[in-house]
Amino acid sequence: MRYLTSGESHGKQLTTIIEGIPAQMPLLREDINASLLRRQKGYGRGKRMQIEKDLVEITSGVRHGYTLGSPITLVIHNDDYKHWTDIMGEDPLVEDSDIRRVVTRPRPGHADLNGALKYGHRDMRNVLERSSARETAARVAAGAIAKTLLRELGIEVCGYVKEIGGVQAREITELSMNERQGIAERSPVRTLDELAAQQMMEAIDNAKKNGDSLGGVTEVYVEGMPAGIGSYVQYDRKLDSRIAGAVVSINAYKGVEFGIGFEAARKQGSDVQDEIAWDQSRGYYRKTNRLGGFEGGMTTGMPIVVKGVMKPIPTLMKPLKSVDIKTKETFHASVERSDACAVPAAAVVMEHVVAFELAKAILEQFPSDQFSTLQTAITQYRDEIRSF
Ligand SMILES: Cc1cc2nc3c(=O)[nH]c(=O)nc-3n(C[C@H](O)[C@H](O)[C@H](O)COP(=O)(O)O)c2cc1C
Ligand SMILES: C=C(O[C@@H]1CC(C(=O)O)=C[C@@H](OP(=O)(O)O)[C@H]1O)C(=O)O
Repeated sequence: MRYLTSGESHGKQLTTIIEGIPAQMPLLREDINASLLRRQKGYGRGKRMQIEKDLVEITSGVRHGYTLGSPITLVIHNDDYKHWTDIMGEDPLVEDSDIRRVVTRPRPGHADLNGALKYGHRDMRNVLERSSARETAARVAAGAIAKTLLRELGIEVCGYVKEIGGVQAREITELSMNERQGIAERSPVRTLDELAAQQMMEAIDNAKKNGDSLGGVTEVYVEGMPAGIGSYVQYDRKLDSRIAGAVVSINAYKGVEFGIGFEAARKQGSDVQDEIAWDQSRGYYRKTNRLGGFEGGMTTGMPIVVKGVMKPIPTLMKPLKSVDIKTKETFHASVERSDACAVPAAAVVMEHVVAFELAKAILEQFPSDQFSTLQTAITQYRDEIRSF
């Protein structure tokens, strides 16, 4: 299974083409729209999210609520495009007028300068339009299909916020998947700790007041993955490494941890490895889950627990110094609009990119031209490993 996205932030639309989804899997537009709506929410977002109402149009690969096995094309229209038609149109300009609002002032922390140097763009709008995290809407659409597939196989994935601007959510372990999903959904900052939520919002308000921005930590929790998905036999088949790559590919993500993560560096082996146990109904299981559901690039059958760190948003109302690529003069950047904090939205993005990697690994491991064949194969595999 693979997918590509296309589209500029203020262009006409975002497009996702996803290939490799089994035929005859139930798929509803509403499921994708629910994911898109969740990505748009979250305290700290800027004015753009009030303009957009992300809704998907499925233009291929699905008929009467079922997949065909052919490539699925998903389109999300940018409502903001109507304000940008002059600037984003494809026709050649008659003359080089200021209608293009040429961008010559790169923002520290964004893709502007490196993209300009690489592609030779003297108007950095040509960079920022595609490097924008607007593209994550297209990735969430692909991930929503992966989530549908996983759900049909009894696998649930939930993303939420662990930390914003140094305010940490308490560790809340005794929650069912349903409770996690419900609490995260109701929280304005998508955290499971309702007390910390208030402090996180205050931290965002303060940063915003100072013209600054905040990052944080998001976590994705997965239940229902059978043991042995992924592989140890080749570096590029290790599922934890694929997940790590997918998480760091999200705009502004800088790191990943599985289970206790970096804490493992400060502990003894006996406090890190998870002891193996067995009982008739569960088969093999671990008494603890410090490694977050992975050993040897494969799932252990325990819940997958993966964290990602998002840096603060680069576009700042508080000016940072940069250099104009036309005049070479130092300037203090000033901008019109931006998110102050997008960590809650990013938790939804992370949930969807992780779901995609899990679904992809399952489809590589089991026969999957037809969805019912996949379901039968997974059920049989679960029985086999339970009685192994
Ligand atoms: C959901 C989401 C929303 C974002 N919103 C903004 C924003 O409004 N302004 C901004 O400058 N960066 C925003 N970013 C971050 C930039 O897209 C990102 O920093 C940029 O693409 C550079 O990539 P890098 O930080 O991974 O190096 C957002 C990221 C995410 C995931
Ligand atoms: C549009 C989205 O996020 C955008 C990501 C983004 C960036 O630079 O990454 C910059 C902002 O866009 P604009 O410059 O139009 O205000 C965000 O709103 C979205 O998440 O759908």
